[in-house]
Amino acid sequence: MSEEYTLHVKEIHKSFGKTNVLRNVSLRVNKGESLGFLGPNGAGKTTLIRIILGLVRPDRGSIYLNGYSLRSNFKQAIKHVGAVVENPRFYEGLSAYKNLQLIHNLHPEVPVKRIGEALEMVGLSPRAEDKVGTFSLGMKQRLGLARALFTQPTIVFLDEPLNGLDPQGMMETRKMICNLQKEQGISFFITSHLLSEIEQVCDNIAVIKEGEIIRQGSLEKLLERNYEIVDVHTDDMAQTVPVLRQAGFVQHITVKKDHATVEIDCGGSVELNRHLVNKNIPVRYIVPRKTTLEQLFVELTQGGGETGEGPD
Ligand SMILES: Nc1ncnc2c1ncn2[C@@H]1O[C@H](COP(=O)(O)OP(=O)(O)OP(=O)(O)O)[C@@H](O)[C@H]1O
Repeated sequence: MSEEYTLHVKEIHKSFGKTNVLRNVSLRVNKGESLGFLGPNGAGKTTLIRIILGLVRPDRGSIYLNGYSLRSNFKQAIKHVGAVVENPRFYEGLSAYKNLQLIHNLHPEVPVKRIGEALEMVGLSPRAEDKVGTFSLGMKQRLGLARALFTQPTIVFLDEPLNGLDPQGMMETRKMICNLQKEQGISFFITSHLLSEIEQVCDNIAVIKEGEIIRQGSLEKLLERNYEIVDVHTDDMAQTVPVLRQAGFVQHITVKKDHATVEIDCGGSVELNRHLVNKNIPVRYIVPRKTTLEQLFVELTQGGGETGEGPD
């Protein structure tokens, strides 16, 4: 048993023919935490999700959901698991409520009032009686989430939940995920190519490349650096750049039209400012840059340098 985790994936291997699609994949999701599962196209994300949902058999390894083994106790393991696949489908001629009633028919053990609760959780109560055919893509995504929430899941799998949504729809979905996580303690397992959105929703990330997990951990820790990147803006960049290049504590410099992006030791911006002022450089401002998940992802999956052509 792996009681302490909502999801525990242990040493999963999977091949299709001669192609090794997943190699020794292990992952953990704690109660109420959310995991951003990232990887380039074809890395094995969907295959792993399908294995976790019991749709594909792994060659080796085990999956535990809420402490129950998927292999030896499938019914219990899958009981409190929800999933929304890309572009969920519904009976367009039926209302939102009626669509969920069909799900209730499959799960008669769940009280019928859960239909109303699930619609409420995703903000669709006012449209419960409207035909799904009249819904926007964002509303259909929300209805997909309501369907996933129907069985009172402890974990919900979202495969590209933001695909096709406009900025407003993305913001609403993000808010909803955060609220469900905070207020209901539901864990989310999310794949998305929109890394800035993942960054705002997930506590932890796992990065998969060519079927292997190459990094896993808290987002905060993974984005920690033992150096700082700052943008230096001055009134005279032509004079500034050689001074920066000669400063021993500047590790890397990328020059742009109106500023230079420099890599310095942590806390080195005071020294940098003093150095420039001593050289009579009219400093306008020095702005610290946060490492983004996008930069980290590119570094990990493409093996690129820390700054490459510059972080812009
Ligand atoms: N049923 C299958 N039979 C043969 N090969 C498969 C099968 N399913 C997936 N694959 C292969 O496994 C690899 C991983 O595919 P998968 O769909 O899991 O990747 P992914 O990370 O989800 O990609 P994407 O981000 O593009 O959706 C790919 O090379 C794919 O062609």
